[in-house]
Amino acid sequence: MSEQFEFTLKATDGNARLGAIVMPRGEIRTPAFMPVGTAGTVKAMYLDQVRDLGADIILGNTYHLMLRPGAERVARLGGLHSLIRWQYPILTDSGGFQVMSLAALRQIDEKKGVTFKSHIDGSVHHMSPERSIEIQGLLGSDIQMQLDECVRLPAERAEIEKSTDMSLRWAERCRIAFGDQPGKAMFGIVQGGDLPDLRIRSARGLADLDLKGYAVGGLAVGEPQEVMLAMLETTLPELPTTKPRYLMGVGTPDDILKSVARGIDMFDCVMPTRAGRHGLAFTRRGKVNLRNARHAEDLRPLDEESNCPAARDYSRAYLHHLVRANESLAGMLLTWNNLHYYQDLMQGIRAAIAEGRFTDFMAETQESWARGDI
Ligand SMILES: CNc1nc2cc3c(=O)[nH]c(N)nc3c(CC[C@H]3O[C@@H](OC)[C@H](OC)[C@@H]3OC)c2[nH]1
Repeated sequence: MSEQFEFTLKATDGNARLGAIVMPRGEIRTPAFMPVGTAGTVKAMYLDQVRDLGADIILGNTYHLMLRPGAERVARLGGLHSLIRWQYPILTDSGGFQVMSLAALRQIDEKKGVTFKSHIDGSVHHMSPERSIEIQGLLGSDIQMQLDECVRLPAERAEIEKSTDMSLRWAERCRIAFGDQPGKAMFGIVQGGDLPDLRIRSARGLADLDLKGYAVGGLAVGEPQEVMLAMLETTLPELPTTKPRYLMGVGTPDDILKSVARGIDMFDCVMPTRAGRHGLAFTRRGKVNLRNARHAEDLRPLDEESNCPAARDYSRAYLHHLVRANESLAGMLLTWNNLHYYQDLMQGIRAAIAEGRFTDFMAETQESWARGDI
């Protein structure tokens, strides 16, 4: 394995960027969509399929994996890559976000970090910035995220400021704990809520740490899309153009297009996988809710022109039946369709930027959704 982590900017089209991250375990073509593999699996998919759809990297979730099967156990079993049989890069979140959204009894102390009770068995856990980096190392993660606090919006300025400054100090502690691991990376996470001056303070503070990559956090937590986009326009100019930018938890296809247009390189979202398990299909002509009775006798496939068998070879009538019957195959086929749609969109975005026609691509894609489900 080579000892490198190298981001190359290959082309720009306005603020949209075409790039690649070369790591020992493989290359990540950007803009990239990273399927969420929370508990060591991209739900309802075989990882060979996920790879075949064009995913260069998947996500693992520190919070879930530290609780079950346990970080030390994963290390004893040879690390996450060999356990789940994914040989390419894995990015793991630090766990802070899930602690705040899933765990019971949560306390935050700047020195000690977060103390919480497992939502699985009620056991008490402590996660400091240093422990989060240690856990991500035990998992074998290639791109590790700093421990941070993601403030839920709306929030008072004082709360956002206190939390943002603490996350900045935690970034420094994570950088020290991560040390120098050639071929791996630790990303900082910009916070600052919906306050431009705090976003700038956070981004500049992280840029001073000269990290290998920067995530924009604290967004996609229920704020309107225009607030999210405004925070990108405030934050991104403060980050180095030579490092990848990762917008956490985003998003819908429309979110992704508009965020690429503002300079984001990496995305993760449960949308395609979670929606697939709930009967929702993403297509070139917009979203199709297969639970709806109007599909009961519609023999058309989701998209006769798609090269994904789940979109091309199965009738909506059959998908509707599977969804209504709550059959496992419903989630399998619709997750397959949705991840194919997302990776196909990313491939289209990358090609459009390479050819200097991203604005047209974005408009054409949005128009095709608007035509709706004929
Ligand atoms: C949905 N909206 C959304 N906004 C977010 C903001 C933050 C943030 O400020 N800090 C951190 N640390 N994480 C965030 C996250 C979680 C992403 C993870 O959540 C997991 O998906 C559910 C996945 O874990 C495999 C992913 O890993 C990076 C966010 N998600």
